[in-house]
Amino acid sequence: MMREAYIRHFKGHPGLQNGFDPTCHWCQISTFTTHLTAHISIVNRVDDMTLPPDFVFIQRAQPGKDIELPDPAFFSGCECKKAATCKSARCSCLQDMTVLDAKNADVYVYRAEAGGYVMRDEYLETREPIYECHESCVRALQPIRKGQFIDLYVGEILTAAETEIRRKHSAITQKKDVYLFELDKFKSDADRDPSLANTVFVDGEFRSGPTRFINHSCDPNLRIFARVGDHATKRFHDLAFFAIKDIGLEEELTFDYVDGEDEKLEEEKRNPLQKREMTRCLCKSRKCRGYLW
Ligand SMILES: C[S@@+](CC[C@H](N)C(=O)[O-])C[C@H]1O[C@@H](n2cnc3c(N)ncnc32)[C@H](O)[C@@H]1O
Repeated sequence: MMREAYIRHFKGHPGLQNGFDPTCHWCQISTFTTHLTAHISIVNRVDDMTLPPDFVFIQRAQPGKDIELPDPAFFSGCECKKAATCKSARCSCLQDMTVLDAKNADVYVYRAEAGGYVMRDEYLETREPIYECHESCVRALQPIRKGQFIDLYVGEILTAAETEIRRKHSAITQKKDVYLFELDKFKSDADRDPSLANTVFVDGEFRSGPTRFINHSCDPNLRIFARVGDHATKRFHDLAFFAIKDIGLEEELTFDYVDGEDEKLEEEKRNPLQKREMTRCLCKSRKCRGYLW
């Protein structure tokens, strides 16, 4: 199957007039704006399976039913010009963020390194959101350095009501949640902006980018951070993957699916009835908790 699919793609989809097949996963990825600079391959070294045929690669979030994404024309932006000189004390885009370095000085969330910017160690330890008005954050070069930006988790943006309908009708019922992320990082700001109480979800099951295929590890090398580029986008904040370790060539990228909810998992493991229903974790790390959920 895999072999047939890639031969079809690399022979230019014989039979199609322009050679582009919108249902082909390689063709979908080839439309990414980063296709030539950050090439993505799809490789299966285990068996001959292809990706789910109804899955579509997308590069940016897509609004689902009843969702209207903010219009960039109304973004207020800020007065700073460069990421390197953007400091929270002076820039309105970072007004909610406090990043202190070892000397207690107010610093930008990234520091410059040869080859680009990496997130500062002290910030990587937090679960704090990232506010940034610049698109100049780190793009993955290989090998990946600790603190480096990897990619966003994108998908269809859904209302809570639509998410519940999808959960109910899901063919994978309990596992549906693995593809769903609630964009609730700024919910606590709802007293200042009531629209933030009405959180939306990202569903990456059917439409998403390459990060949708990242597996879980109990000792991961990536972590997800909430990220906003304009205060107007808080309700639709990005989910940005950053490396929390140096990652070697060919090393698998992983994140912790139950980051911060380990106690709930341990409690479920203690209940024999619940334990029987749980999914075994195959991460093979020395810190493995034994189960995914
Ligand atoms: C978001 S998908 C990750 C990509 C998936 N491996 C695939 O081929 O589509 C999540 C699913 O991958 C599997 N998975 C990911 N990490 C795992 C792990 N550490 N142990 C066991 N299964 C895992 C589980 O079946 C889980 O429901």
